[in-house]
Amino acid sequence: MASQPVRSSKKGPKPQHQNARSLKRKRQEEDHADLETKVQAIDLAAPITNFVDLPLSKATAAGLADSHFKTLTAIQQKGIPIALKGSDILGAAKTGSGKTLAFLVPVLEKLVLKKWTEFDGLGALIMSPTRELAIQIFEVLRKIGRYHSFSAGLVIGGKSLQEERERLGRMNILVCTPGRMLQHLDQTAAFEVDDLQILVLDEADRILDMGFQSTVDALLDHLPKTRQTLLFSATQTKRVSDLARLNLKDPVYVSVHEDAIMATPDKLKQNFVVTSLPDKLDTLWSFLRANTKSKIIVFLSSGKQVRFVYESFRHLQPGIPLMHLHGRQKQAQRLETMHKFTSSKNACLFSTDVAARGLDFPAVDWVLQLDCPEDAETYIHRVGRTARFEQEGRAVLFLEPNEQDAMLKRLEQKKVPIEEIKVKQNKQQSIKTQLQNMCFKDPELKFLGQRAFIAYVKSIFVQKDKEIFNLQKMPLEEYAASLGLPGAPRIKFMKGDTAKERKNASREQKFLALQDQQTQETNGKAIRTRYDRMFERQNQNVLSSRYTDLVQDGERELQDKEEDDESEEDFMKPKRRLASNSLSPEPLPDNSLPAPPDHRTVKLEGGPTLLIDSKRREKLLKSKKKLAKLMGKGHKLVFDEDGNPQEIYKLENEEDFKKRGSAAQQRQQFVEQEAAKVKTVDVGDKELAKHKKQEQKARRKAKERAAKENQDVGGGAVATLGGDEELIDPFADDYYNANDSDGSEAISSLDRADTTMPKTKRKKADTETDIGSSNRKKNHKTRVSRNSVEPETLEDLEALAASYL
Ligand SMILES: Nc1ncnc2c1ncn2[C@@H]1O[C@H](COP(=O)(O)OP(=O)(O)OP(=O)(O)O)[C@@H](O)[C@H]1O
Repeated sequence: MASQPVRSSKKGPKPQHQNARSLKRKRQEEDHADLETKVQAIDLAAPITNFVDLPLSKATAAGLADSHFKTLTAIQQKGIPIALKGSDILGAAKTGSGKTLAFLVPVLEKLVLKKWTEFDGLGALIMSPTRELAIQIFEVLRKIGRYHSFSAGLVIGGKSLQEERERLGRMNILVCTPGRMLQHLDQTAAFEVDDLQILVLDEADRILDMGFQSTVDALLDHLPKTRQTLLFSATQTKRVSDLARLNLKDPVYVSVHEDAIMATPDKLKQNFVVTSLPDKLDTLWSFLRANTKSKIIVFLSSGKQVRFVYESFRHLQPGIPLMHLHGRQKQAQRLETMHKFTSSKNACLFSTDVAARGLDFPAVDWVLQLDCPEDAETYIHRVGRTARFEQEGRAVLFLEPNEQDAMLKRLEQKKVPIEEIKVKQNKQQSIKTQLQNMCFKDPELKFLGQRAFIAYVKSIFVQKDKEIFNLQKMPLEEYAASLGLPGAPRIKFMKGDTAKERKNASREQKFLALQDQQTQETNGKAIRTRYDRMFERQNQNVLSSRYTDLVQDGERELQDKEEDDESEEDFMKPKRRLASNSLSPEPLPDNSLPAPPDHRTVKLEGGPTLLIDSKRREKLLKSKKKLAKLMGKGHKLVFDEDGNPQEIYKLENEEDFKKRGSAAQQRQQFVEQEAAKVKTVDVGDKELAKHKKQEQKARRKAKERAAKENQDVGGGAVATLGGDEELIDPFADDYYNANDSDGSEAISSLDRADTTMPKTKRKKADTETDIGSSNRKKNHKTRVSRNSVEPETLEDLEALAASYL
């Protein structure tokens, strides 16, 4: 790019202060000219390793030094000099290798070289595919740009358009997400971008892919064609069609790891584990239980799955702090989660691909991909959240048996080294039953589970790579059961192409489509509900306010609950009615609506009045649990000997209490009195226990005598194995112990059965055991006596068997 000519002032004598000012300006201009010369003189063949050796403005150099950046990483060494010279760049380097500085330094320097001032408007635009990444880029920019006088801003949504609009005109550098930026370009009249000097696309391949296509194209239309453009990504696009869209001029392809034997960081250890869909959560659970002192990111394919796994695991408490992040959370919550996870030493973050690219969380130990990524590129970005900037890290990909072959093939093609590991079966814990119980008890969780299931099925359905993702082969019924659901929710599929288009449509498109739909509705084509028709017929003055309340309450709650819903929610959604519509927590005012003919109201004891307008609601009211929630809190009473209720605590008059002495004295007295009582009672108890013991002893002796007499009469079963005269008593405890694990299993299960039996049954079992044990003794003796007549022939054995009968 041509740089502006350096202006110099050649005028007559001036007052002193003006002299000082012009001297300063002169110095600045000299510095500037010097910088320009140095930049032009950069020898691209001689790599620069330290930032101090780069021809940079004093402000940038000071910002880098203050942020402790001293040596350049490989992509910075190659990319920054070329960018400083003004070329367009396609930058590619592995994840965590310092691409952010590779474009931020040239951005600042570009404006310096262009003598940009705070009054010159927008000079640089940096685009990121996600808000989180934009925030992170902005933070790095603030650090290294702290000595510059440029103004910089974030345009990512989450704030009111008006608020952003007011500040936009004053910004020199903007970090933005495409959708929001386009909104401003379309709607903010005073926003000028005609002088833009440099455009950066971080995660360029993502920004240029189909999801953002129309938005980015519209956005590029607003920007001037003569500008410098830098594209960076770990999985850089080289598609000519993409580059043509950007009007690049002789772009330089800067790739530092192109010849590397792998596309992922060297210190990243990568494994995959083959686990069937219904066992995934068990495996994840077992993993978390075994790694509670680690920092882990778990990637799932949709926000609904993230919510379900987060909520259900939170109930189960794996012993590691849990967090969750997905695109439909409120901005403040997303930011809070990011900061919390950044500063955590050990925590597990469940996330969608919103955290897959660019985010630089420090010291992440593990990246788990519970759901298979849509392609190898996404895999590379996800695992790149660990092993950043020469650190070590580990990644595990969970693969369904039918995803395994195709996915491994894709990874191999992209130079991703990955090895199989097996789950240790003895360490595997199952949470299926707990999930089933939880979903049974908690309809909210069940609902989340249903939506998670649907979202998962949908995510598989819309995938482009059908060799990896084959819905027909997925064990969906078992998967639904593993989430704790009583059955797989029914799903209605749309035609394939439409579904794909929907998936790839940008949010803005979806938003516009929604607006269109709403406009159509307001044009009289709205679908009328049963209630609409009913209220049209009825006395509207009376009913409408209540109806509006109900509908608004419902909508409000729906908005809160379904923050993470996508606009295509109706695509596959389980039917569910919000409780708030059926049970209003507010009591109805006295002058409220008279109920429609078949409606009743019920006044709850100590609680609100409820409108019962359908059979389903009537049924709901029969649920004690739900009613208990709505009714006023109970009051605890105790009943005296006459059966009259009394307050559980009655406070006596303080003066009367004090008359009896200090609190400490009274406590002492009370303790002594009670101790004396215990002593007296104890004597009686001991007498009683002694008496019982004597009785038991007498009974036992009588039994033993009877048993001895029986033995003399003979009888009982004896079996001899082989010639070793080994006696086996099927009742003897050591029979089980001496045998294999099945035997011990039998014992422990018997023990368990015994302890879980109701009291009466247990008593019976005890007596049975007693009988058994007396038999055992009996049999043992008999065996000894029979030993002498041990059967030697078949006839003997038959005779013996007959004697048992
Ligand atoms: N020259 C440097 N010296 C020291 N640390 C650096 C340097 N450059 C970058 N880093 C650090 O390396 C980490 C990764 O940098 P960065 O986020 O820019 O990577 P990236 O290549 O953009 O990764 P991704 O592809 O995931 O977006 C950051 O923590 C950053 O502070």
